[in-house]
Amino acid sequence: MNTATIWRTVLEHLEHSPIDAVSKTWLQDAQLLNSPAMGEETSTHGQHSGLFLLQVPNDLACDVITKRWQGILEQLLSEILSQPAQLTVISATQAPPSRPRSERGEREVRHQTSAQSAQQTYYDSVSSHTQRTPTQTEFAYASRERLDEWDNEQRTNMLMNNRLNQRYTFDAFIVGNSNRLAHAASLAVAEAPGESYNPLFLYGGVGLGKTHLLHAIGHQGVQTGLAVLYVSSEQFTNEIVNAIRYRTTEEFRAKYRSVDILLVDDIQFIAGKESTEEEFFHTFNSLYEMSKQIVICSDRPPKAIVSLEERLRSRFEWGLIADIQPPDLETRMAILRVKADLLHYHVPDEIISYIAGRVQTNIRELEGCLNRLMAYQQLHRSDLTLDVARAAISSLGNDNRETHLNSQQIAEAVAEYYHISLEAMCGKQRDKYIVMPRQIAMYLIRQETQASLLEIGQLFGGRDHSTVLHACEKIDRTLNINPTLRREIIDIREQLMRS
Ligand SMILES: Nc1ncnc2c1ncn2[C@@H]1O[C@H](COP(=O)(O)OP(=O)(O)OP(=O)(O)O)[C@@H](O)[C@H]1O
Repeated sequence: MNTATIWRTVLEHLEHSPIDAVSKTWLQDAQLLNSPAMGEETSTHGQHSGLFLLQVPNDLACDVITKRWQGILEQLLSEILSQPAQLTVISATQAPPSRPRSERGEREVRHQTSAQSAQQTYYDSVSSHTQRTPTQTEFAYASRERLDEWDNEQRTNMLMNNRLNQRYTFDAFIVGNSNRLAHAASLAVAEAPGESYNPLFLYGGVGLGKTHLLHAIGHQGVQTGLAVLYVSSEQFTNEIVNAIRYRTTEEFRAKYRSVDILLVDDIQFIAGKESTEEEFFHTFNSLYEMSKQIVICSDRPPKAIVSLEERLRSRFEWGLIADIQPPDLETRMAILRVKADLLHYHVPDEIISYIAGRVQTNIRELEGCLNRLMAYQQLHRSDLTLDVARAAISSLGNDNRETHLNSQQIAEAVAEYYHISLEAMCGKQRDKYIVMPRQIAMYLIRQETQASLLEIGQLFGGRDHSTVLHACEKIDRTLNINPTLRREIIDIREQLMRS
């Protein structure tokens, strides 16, 4: 059997293996050669030496095939040839080998290029594969032995200890305009890791659901049998510090490069930590090159993470960046309702609405209020009334911000944002540059206050309730398809929260 036939047979066997699409293409383009060190292809008895070279298209293919497939390929070769086989994977982009004369009739003529000295260097480098200076990509990988160890032992432990919060699922996540994009992107990533948005970068303020979405992606990955690793950047930093200290960077790399989905929380904290950034850079590259999914969370967009290395920042921007903004009143009420139901705690609508009106920017705090209310009510054994809710929340002192926005404040903020006069916005003028801000103001008032359609109409020149309803619905629809409008509304809301 010549090498071309042997390789075809190997590929046929691999047809039945769960092989990823990229590796498959590389293997189909690969070329099996006899190791030149052994001279002719077969001995006089038609026996192979058992030593082969597999030439793959590029350095990356070389790394991945070596790490993932070399063992399997050697096993297949041994079975096909009924003798032990040893394989060295080489990259076609490194100094290419010249083939023994006897083989030159086969597929390859394109690689017969090197001068003798180059060939010698090449063969030397192949035979001392593990001793030569590693390339950048190779450096980023852990050694094959280490990865195998991980595959066999610690990887299982790591996955078993993967502490994903059971409550943080997609089902328990309430979607509103403020987090719609982040939620949709997370869902897409969970359904097809490594295929849609890679990396996915989620950012937003404190307590707005970033970790919740990370865990939700993780749960789905685990359910489909993938290796998921959730880690805070603090944990990543500690691990790398310890790895350097105890000389266990090989294990560290093996661990991080063996995952299918890497979820990293609070990435902003690695900025300025040189070794951590360096290591994360290599981890990122390795996983990305293997089409493994990376999801990163931060309290700010990549551009705003000062002192983050440029090469990392640009990588964070390769995929999709999705923001999570403070939720509007309706979403806050929906979240409270769901949380109360989960606690089997019956809370009347007016109290839900009261709490949602007081805590506007942090869902963790919103949940905290609900818990406080429950504890307070149980302690005082009282009925759940609005007065009790007021007392519960103010008695615990954490919420003395009378944050109720009123219609007037919102109208003023919108007029100011669009540089138009409040009078014009509330008047009869029908110019486009006035009509749009007016509709936005109506929408925001409807979202953030208890004002009725009629009251809003009165504020805007005595318009009737159907006009207000139409405006609110129009803005609601447009928000989902117009990112500029979405951004503008978020800006206005942020200004209102700040003032
Ligand atoms: N849209 C949502 N639906 C339901 N619960 C939510 C939603 N957003 C946030 N939460 C809840 O709010 C709490 C805080 O969320 P989470 O820890 O994910 O916030 P975070 O953005 O990661 O905050 P931090 O920046 O402090 O890490 C969690 O209990 C989470 O379940």
